[in-house]
Amino acid sequence: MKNLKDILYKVSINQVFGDTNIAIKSLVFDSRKVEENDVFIAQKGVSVDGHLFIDKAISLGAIVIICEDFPADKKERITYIQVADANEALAIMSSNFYDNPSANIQLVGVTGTNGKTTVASLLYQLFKKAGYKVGLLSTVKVLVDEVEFKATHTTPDSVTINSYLDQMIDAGVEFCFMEVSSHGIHQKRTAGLTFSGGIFTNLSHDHLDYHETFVEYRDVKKLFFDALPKSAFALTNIDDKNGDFMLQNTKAKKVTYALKTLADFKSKVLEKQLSGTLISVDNTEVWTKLIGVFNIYNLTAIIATAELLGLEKLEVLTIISELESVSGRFQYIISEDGITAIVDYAHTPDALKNVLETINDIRTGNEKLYTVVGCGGDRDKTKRPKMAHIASQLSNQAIFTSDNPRTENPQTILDEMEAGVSPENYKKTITVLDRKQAIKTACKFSETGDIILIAGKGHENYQEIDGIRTHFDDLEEIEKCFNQLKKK
Ligand SMILES: CC(=O)N[C@H]1[C@@H](OP(=O)(O)OP(=O)(O)OC[C@H]2O[C@@H](n3ccc(=O)[nH]c3=O)[C@H](O)[C@@H]2O)O[C@H](CO)[C@@H](O)[C@@H]1O[C@H](C)C(=O)N[C@@H](C)C(=O)N[C@H](CCC(=O)O)C(=O)O
Ligand SMILES: Nc1ncnc2c1ncn2[C@@H]1O[C@H](COP(=O)(O)OP(=O)(O)OP(=O)(O)O)[C@@H](O)[C@H]1O
Ligand SMILES: N[C@H](CCC[C@H](N)C(=O)O)C(=O)O
Ligand SMILES: [Mg+2]
Repeated sequence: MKNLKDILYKVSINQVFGDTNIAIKSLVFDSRKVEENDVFIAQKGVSVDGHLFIDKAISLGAIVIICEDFPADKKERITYIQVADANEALAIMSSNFYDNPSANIQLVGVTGTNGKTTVASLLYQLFKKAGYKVGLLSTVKVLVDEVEFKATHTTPDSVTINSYLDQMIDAGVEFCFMEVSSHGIHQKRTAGLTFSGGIFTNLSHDHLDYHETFVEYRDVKKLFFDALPKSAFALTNIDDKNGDFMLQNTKAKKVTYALKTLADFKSKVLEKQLSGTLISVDNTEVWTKLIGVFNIYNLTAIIATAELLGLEKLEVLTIISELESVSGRFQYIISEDGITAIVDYAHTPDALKNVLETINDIRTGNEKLYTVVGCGGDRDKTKRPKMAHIASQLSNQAIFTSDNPRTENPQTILDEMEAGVSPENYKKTITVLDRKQAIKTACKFSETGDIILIAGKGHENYQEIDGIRTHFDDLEEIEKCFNQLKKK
């Protein structure tokens, strides 16, 4: 049990009704999960207003209500606290509840449209190899040093974040790398955390369903850097159009990285192959297993971060060559007949373009490139025609298919994708609604030397149709197809 008064430290409170010097059990923002002696925080959500569940929470045992608007009828023996922003209050209370774990760990946040998981996961790998205990909060998984937990979000809610950080402190973790999504920033999931550093990867089109305009999306990302303390570093990709903008109002130490522009940390691509890339960092040649210029941006961010956190340059450059690509990010297998299949999580126009350009760069002869791709349902619809155009323009054959239609009609999503295909590319596209069949089709079309890109799902091991998730794994599916080819 904790004392409510201690947990309210630094929360911006408008009005209090009732006693604050009381013992409470835990912080809960979902009325369905409330138990005896809990604090219920009413959040104004995207689909429903948490204030509607205040009485339900009390009936289940909540003794404190944190809300933005007081209910008309207040119950006796219940403490009601009116705050300016319930999301922010929840985040600050979560930090207090767990004794501010972020202040006792070197916490680095990674934000940007693409590359967050890659950068955070590679930093985890690098610091592990350097001998430290490390934490990771990512889209793919959560790691408390070597103990793995399932990830539910890219950036979890503030109670979950602080609870993991608390476990990391108990496990002796010194560095934690976390992804900071735009939803996370907007919903104040990371408010009140003490960051040692922030990294900006890049900004391009995504989530224009949630954020109304690109400018709003960009400004939300910037808020993360605005909030960094003076003691932190703010590392930005200065080659990106918005790299400079992100750091405009930060109090943190500004540091830049780039491949093209003059920057504090700079790398150069020397040689590209399917097995890896040769780069030059400060006149030292380094071989990396990672593929694609975009990944060299990620690596440069990692090298800079490691140095900013005190690691020796030589040690960092040695470890770089040992880093493995992250699951579902440019993961490839080659069939016995010499067909290459690449599974990649490219689910934005920019990521898809980068991956296809990378493949086209590495291609040597007349081999054909088949791209299997879909777009998520109940997500940014304006990505659909753009991604279809890119896939058809940059491949020999694009096979449009389903990628988590969620509650939408899968055919409607495909129609919206097809609308983006230019007439000269019509002949290069087909649609196969069922993803399994689409992968099979790509496999049937392919001959020795050809390349199949399966984009959009990466590490995901499910397909969500009509709101129901069933097991589905792109890598497993293509392996099955390759095995069948073997039998023939
Ligand atoms: C769109 C979005 O971000 N939604 C998040 C949001 O839910 P919401 O606002 O829809 O919640 P709501 O259903 O309106 O409910 C409002 C409040 O009432 C409460 N409630 C609701 C019902 C009830 O019976 N009792 C009750 O108390 C809810 O707990 C909530 O506090 O707040 C919830 C609690 O924190 C999140 O779990 C939920 O994430 C949903 C599941 C989600 O899919 N989010 C995705 C879009 C997301 O956040 N993605 C980003 C990554 C994006 C990227 O790729 O960059 C991420 O960080 O994961
Ligand atoms: N620096 C980068 N610039 C552009 N594209 C990238 C970059 N890094 C990775 N990608 C592409 O974006 C895809 C997703 O990468 P990653 O999972 O690292 O991004 P993310 O920002 O974590 O995505 P999410 O928003 O879903 O969490 C990769 O599979 C690759 O195609
Ligand atoms: N973090 C992204 C993941 C998209 C992955 C794609 N497979 C889809 O389901 O749309 C989102 O929630 O928008
Ligand atoms: Mg991610």
